[in-house]
Amino acid sequence: MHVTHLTLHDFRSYESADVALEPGVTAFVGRNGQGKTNLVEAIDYLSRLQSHRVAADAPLVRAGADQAVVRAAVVKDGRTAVLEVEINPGRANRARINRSPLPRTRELVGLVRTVVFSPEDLALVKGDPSERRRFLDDLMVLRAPRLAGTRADYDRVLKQRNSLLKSSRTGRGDRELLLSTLTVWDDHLARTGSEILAERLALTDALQPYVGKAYETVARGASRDDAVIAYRPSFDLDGATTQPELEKAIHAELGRRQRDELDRGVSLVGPHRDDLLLSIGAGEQHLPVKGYASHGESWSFALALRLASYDLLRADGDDPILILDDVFAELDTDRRDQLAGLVADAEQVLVTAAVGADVPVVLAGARFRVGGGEVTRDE
Ligand SMILES: Nc1ncnc2c1ncn2[C@@H]1O[C@H](COP(=O)(O)OP(=O)(O)OP(=O)(O)O)[C@@H](O)[C@H]1O
Repeated sequence: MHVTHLTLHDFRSYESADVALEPGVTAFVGRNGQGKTNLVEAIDYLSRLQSHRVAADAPLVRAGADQAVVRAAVVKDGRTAVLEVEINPGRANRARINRSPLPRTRELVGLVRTVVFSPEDLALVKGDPSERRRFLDDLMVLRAPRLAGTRADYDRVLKQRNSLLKSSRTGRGDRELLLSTLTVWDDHLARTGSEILAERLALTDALQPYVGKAYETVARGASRDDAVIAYRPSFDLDGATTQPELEKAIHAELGRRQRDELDRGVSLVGPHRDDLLLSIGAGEQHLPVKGYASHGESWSFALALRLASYDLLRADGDDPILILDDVFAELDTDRRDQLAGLVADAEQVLVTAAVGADVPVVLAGARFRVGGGEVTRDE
C-alpha cells in the first residue's frame, strides 16, 4: 500500500499542509524542529490511532486550536480510499472513509499499516516491559484490527477492577458486595485477558524466525539463532496456549492471588503484568539484552524487531508503509547501509533526516524540504 496525498489541518505545528506523495522512497529533509516528524507521525496516527511519540491526543492538536484533522488518500491493490480522522482531545474522535462517517472511530485501525523505525526504538530493548507489551499489541492489532476492541475492553476492565480493589483497602463498604462485584470483574478480566494472551503467544511464535533472520542481517557476524524472543507471562501457564485454556488459567490464578490483590489494592494477574524477553548469544549461552548487551547490539535488536514486524506484515500479503524517522543519524555507517539496503524495495518508504547527506544513497527518491511551516518538493 502507499499514500498518494496527505492533508493536515491544525495537526502539531501545521495550520495546514498538503503533500502529494508517490510510491518508492520519499525523504523529508530540514533543520531540527521544523516539522518533519510531524508529517510522518500523522500517517502513523491514521494507522493505529496512536502516536509513536505521545500517549495522549492533546499534543497532536496545534497549540491554540481545538481540533486536528489528518486525511490521506491510500492506494491498496490498485484501489484508492480517502481516510480521515478528526482528533478532538477530551471528546470523541471521528473517522471517515471516502467522506462517509464510520460508526466507530477504531474501525479505521489497520486500514493503513505502518512500521515506524525511530530513535525511541531503543526503549523497546532497554525500557520497561510496558514498551514491549505495546510493541506486541500494536502489531497484533495491525494484523487483526478487531483486537483493537479487545485491547480497549481489557484496559477498561483493568481500570474498573483496580479502582474496586483500591476502594476495598479503605475497609469501608459492604464486604460481601465487594467480593461479588469482584467476581464479575474477574470474569471480564479472564475473558478479555485470555484473548490478548493467546494472541500474544501466537504472535511471539510467528515473529521469532523473522527476528532471528533480521538480527543476522543487521548484526555483523551474527547467526539467525543468536537473537531469541520469549513471552514471559506473570504466572506459570502450565502449558495453556488456547484462549479457553488461558481463561481457565487466569481464573485459577485470580483465585490464588485474591488476598494479595485485596491487600495491595491492584490487579496482579493478567497480560498487563507480562513481558517479552529478548536475549542474544551463541549456542546454548543466551543472555538478556537488557543489562548485558552493548549499545550496538541493543540497536541491532531494536532494528531486528521492527524489520521482523515489517516482514511478518508483508508475509500476511500487504506491504506496510515504512517510516524511518530520524534513524540514520543514530546508526553507524554499516548498520545504516544494511538497513537502507533491506528497505529500499518496499512499496513506500518515508524518511526524515536533518541533513540530506544522512539519507543513504540507495534510498534516492523524491525529496521534500521542510522548514518555516512549509513542505516544498525539491525539483
Ligand atoms: N501541538 C503543537 N502545536 C504547535 N507546535 C507544535 C505542537 N507539537 C509540536 N510542535 C512543534 O513542532 C516542532 C517539532 O516538529 P518535529 O518533531 O516534526 O520536528 P523535526 O523536524 O522532526 O525535528 P528533529 O529533526 O529535531 O526531529 C517543534 O518546534 C514543536 O514545538
